[in-house]
Amino acid sequence: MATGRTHRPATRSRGIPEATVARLPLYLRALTALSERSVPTVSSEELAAAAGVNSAKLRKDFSYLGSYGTRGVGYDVEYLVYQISRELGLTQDWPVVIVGIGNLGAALANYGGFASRGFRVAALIDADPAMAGKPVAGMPVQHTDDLEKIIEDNGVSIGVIATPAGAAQQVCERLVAAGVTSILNFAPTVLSVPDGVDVRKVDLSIELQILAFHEQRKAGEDLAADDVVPPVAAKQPRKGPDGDVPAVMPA
Ligand SMILES: NC(=O)c1ccc[n+]([C@@H]2O[C@H](COP(=O)([O-])OP(=O)(O)OC[C@H]3O[C@@H](n4cnc5c(N)ncnc54)[C@H](O)[C@@H]3O)[C@@H](O)[C@H]2O)c1
Repeated sequence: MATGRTHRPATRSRGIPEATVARLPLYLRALTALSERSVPTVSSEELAAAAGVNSAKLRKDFSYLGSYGTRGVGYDVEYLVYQISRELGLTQDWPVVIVGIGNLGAALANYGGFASRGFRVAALIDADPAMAGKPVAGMPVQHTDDLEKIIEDNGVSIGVIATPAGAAQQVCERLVAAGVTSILNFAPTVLSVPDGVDVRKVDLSIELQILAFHEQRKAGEDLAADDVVPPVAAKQPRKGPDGDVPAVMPA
């Protein structure tokens, strides 16, 4: 779902293309589900279907990891989980801070999926003095005055920004100056960062707009299909939900 791009070249230093890196979490999610069901091996076709990826692409992706599977047996699920986790850097603990503990920040703080994937929420930070000390997801919110100290004390390299758009660039600059080198940005704004800092952007409204585009296109296809009905029926005005407003205005 993340729609942003990183500010690194398209190929990582170890030769794994960025597009492959972006698919590794999809494989990992599918493999973790298989592992939880104690499935020992999986074919490339099965895994590709579970991850929603084309199987030739999957085989190519796994060749970058040096994983080729065994003919007639498939891939060893546990070993692949380990290999992908190692490649993604998930075999170590990543403390993260969330800045902006409003509706979204609090929801993210309460989301158990970060911790279970090795991302420990080390601190919750907000600029509102009234929030300082208040518990959210079992942790006291800390004030932005202490941001630099929090980053340093916890060895944080990943920051999540959930502030209003107008504050995001300034928050980003403070995070980066304090040593954060990866940012997950939920604020609807483009952040500028120096070289060496990765930014991923999540914007659900962009995803909805893309779905709206497809909905509109499907509606257009339905209308085109309607055009092949007998001419008399086709001449009837299309009624809207309240009876007399055309659902689609004539061009
Ligand atoms: N990416 C998405 O899909 C998505 C979805 C929902 C909301 N958003 C965005 O997330 C952001 C937060 O939304 P919300 O509904 O939680 O808003 P909110 O108003 O409930 O919370 C914002 C919080 O940020 C704090 N804040 C403001 N300036 C700050 C600063 N300089 N430093 C630290 N904290 C600061 C405020 O005190 C407040 O607690 C907005 O930018 C919103 O547009 C994105």
